Amino acid sequence: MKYISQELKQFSKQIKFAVDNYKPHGIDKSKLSNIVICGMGGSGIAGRIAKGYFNDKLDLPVEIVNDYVLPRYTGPKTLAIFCSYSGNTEETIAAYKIAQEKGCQIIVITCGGEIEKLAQHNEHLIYKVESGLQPRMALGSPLTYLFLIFFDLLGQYKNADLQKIVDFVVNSDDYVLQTGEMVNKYISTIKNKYVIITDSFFEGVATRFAQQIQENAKLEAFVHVLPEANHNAIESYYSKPGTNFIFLNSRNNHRTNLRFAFVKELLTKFDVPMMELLVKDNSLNTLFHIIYQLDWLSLQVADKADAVSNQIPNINSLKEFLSKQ
Ligand SMILES: O=P(O)(O)OC[C@H]1O[C@H](O)[C@H](O)[C@@H](O)[C@@H]1O
Repeated sequence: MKYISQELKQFSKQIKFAVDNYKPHGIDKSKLSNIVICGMGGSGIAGRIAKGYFNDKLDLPVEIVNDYVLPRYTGPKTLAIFCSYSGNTEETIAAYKIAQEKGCQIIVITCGGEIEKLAQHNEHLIYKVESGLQPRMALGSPLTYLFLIFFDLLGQYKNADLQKIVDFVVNSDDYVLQTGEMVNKYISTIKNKYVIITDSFFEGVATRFAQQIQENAKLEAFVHVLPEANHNAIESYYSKPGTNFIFLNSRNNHRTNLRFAFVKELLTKFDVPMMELLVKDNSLNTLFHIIYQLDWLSLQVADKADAVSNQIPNINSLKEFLSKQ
């Protein structure tokens, strides 16, 4: 792989870093009425992934904020968690300032920047991440911190489980091999588009993959969540040269399983390239593995598409434009 594969190989190290550096936050869940997780891009996605996993485990509403503003209902009974790798992303900083004004309980996950300075000044809890990577290649630590924060709220201490994931994920060559096979088998054309059909449990994971395809491979990628996408997007499933479909089903719901099966048959009829990801179970282990596997796949696709995966010129020029306004 040409570009950022070395960074991706650090995924297990990033998980370990968070496990080793995590300290219980001491926030009492009974004093909270909601949680918001704020962040953009490769940092913001950690919140969406955690939300899918904890949806049936935590009895508090969780909202993901990928914006400058917080929902009106937020206040002193809100736990507001801010994820920004650089600590300098303007949307996340703006949302942090609002949370501070509204008296929310605040946690920051970052490796530095302005948000760290603000959090230090305001004496908010900071979970530190190791610096030196592009934010989207540093997901391991913020994601792990978020899971630990949530487990902590539930009174469960899962550090040992996460440590096991580190040990397992460490054999990254295995993933290169597996995803290499996937690419050769299913992804024949170079300039293609990706549609990931998923369910609410894996919506964040599917969105992560779509974002990695967009940023690394510079290709179009869309997420269709079932059952909702069966009420609209399904009408666009005809023979489409250049579109690859990927199925990611947690198998949590019998009726949704039937929908996946129907869509699969529909696409087979039109001879559309598709790939069904094997989901062993809904454990933490499986979740982290799928994220890692799909990250590798995005790099393989980037190579096939001849894309320079470590450069993001459009994002950089947008930031430059905004900095002058
Ligand atoms: O994590 P942060 O430093 O806040 O960055 C958030 C996002 O900013 C930019 O747009 C990057 O290109 C994204 O890859 C990144 O995820």
